[in-house]
Amino acid sequence: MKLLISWYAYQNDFDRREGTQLNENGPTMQFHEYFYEKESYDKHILLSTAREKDGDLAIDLLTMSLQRKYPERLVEPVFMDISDPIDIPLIRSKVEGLLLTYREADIDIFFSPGTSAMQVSWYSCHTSLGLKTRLLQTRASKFLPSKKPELLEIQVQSSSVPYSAVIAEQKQQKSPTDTDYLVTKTMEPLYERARLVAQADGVTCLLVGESGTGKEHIAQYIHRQSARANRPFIAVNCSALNDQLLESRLFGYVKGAFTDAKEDRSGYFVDADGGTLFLDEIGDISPYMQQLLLRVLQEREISPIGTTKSRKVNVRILAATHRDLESMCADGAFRWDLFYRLAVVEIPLPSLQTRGEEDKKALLAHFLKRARKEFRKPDLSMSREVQRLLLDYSFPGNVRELENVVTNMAVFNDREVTITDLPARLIRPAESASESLNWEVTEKNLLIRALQHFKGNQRKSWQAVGYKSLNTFRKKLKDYGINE
Ligand SMILES: Nc1ncnc2c1ncn2[C@@H]1O[C@H](COP(=O)(O)OP(=O)(O)OP(=O)(O)O)[C@@H](O)[C@H]1O
Repeated sequence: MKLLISWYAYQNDFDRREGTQLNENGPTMQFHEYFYEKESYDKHILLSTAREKDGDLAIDLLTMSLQRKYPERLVEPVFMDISDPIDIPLIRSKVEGLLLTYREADIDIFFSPGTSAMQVSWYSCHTSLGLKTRLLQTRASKFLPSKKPELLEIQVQSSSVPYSAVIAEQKQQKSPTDTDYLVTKTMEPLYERARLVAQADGVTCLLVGESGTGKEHIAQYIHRQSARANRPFIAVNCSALNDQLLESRLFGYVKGAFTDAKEDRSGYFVDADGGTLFLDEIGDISPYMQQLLLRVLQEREISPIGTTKSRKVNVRILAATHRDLESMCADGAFRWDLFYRLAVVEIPLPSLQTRGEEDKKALLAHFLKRARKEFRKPDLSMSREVQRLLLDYSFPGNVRELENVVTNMAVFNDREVTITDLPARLIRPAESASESLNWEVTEKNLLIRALQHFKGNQRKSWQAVGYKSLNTFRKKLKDYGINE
């Protein structure tokens, strides 16, 4: 996964002379216009400190404008609970936690927006965490004869802080080892089912469950238990790519197939030949992609883009989704024929909350043991209160969230972790949980915040939000049931 992370530019992304208006020539919009597509990002995480009195209208406005202009791009606004934008230790601790949750990804940090304390924090994370980060800045178009902005990577030496080495080593252990699979009592039947699937070579399987329940984990387990274990396992997040990118990544292309196709490139189906291809978030693919995948599943052959020549592939497909594909089929949003091909066998994964306290306890102990070893912190432990609090916490992000909580503990503590060492969102979940919003929620929030900001003045709110007409704005209010 390739990520772009940046703060929004409080001054330069907006014109704040009359309320908050978007500046199309601001650094964030310009980055998207000139560099985003070229760099093939899977997602842009846009950070804000939500310090405006009435919530952060600005980040909603910016997110919505990006989503409207580039509907295929994934832009996720993330609110960081930072009360003082020049407090370097505070900012560093927050962004460090965020970067560590994406430690497997290639992370480009757009360095230019943000306060100097934010830039210092980026620099220090880049040099000490040992993650695959790049610091990027732009040179504004007005300084260049081409009148187009330029993207520059900031070259810095990595530091030799000891724990950066620990994390770098941890990153190399990409594929899980046998000791990474914790099979609790509740999960035994599920692993047994997965083992049977593994033995039935070539059978397609659909893994269904909420995000973070372990769908990819089980997919890797199936692969490792199967006769294909020595061949590649390739995972693709289908929801992060638009049709064009997904098609070219899956099927490859020949030179000249489109403007940027400078040479032949094989796709994942060929790269995974003899192995397993894991298609995550399969419920999010378009009808066009559904039709292409159906053909591969039926014919077991693919054609790279730009040629009619096809070649046979021997790949086991495992797919996963958090959606209810059957009702999507009933609604006409997903093809029944593809559903039946994918769900030859189905494995449902339970949410962590429904797995009960014993499983949570076992997972906590498992991840703690692993963290002690990986981070070389043999005395790391948690107090009784911390354990109780974690057992009572609902973990909406399932196993992944629990794992991240333990990693977070291991990064910041050497010995017993007490309540005050825990991230605030665990203690006050509702208040400071970072929001990941979908399009409708973003749009609705933006409308509400605009109205609050302009004290109910619809004309000013409409202008700030940027719909074509006041009528469209009013219709949206009606659609979302927003009452003045
Ligand atoms: N039984 C388990 N033992 C050890 N680790 C586990 C187990 N189940 C899940 N995990 C860990 O939990 C994290 C989340 O799992 P995974 O990525 O497989 O979830 P997912 O359902 O595919 O999530 P998403 O839908 O968001 O892609 C991973 O780091 C995985 O290694």
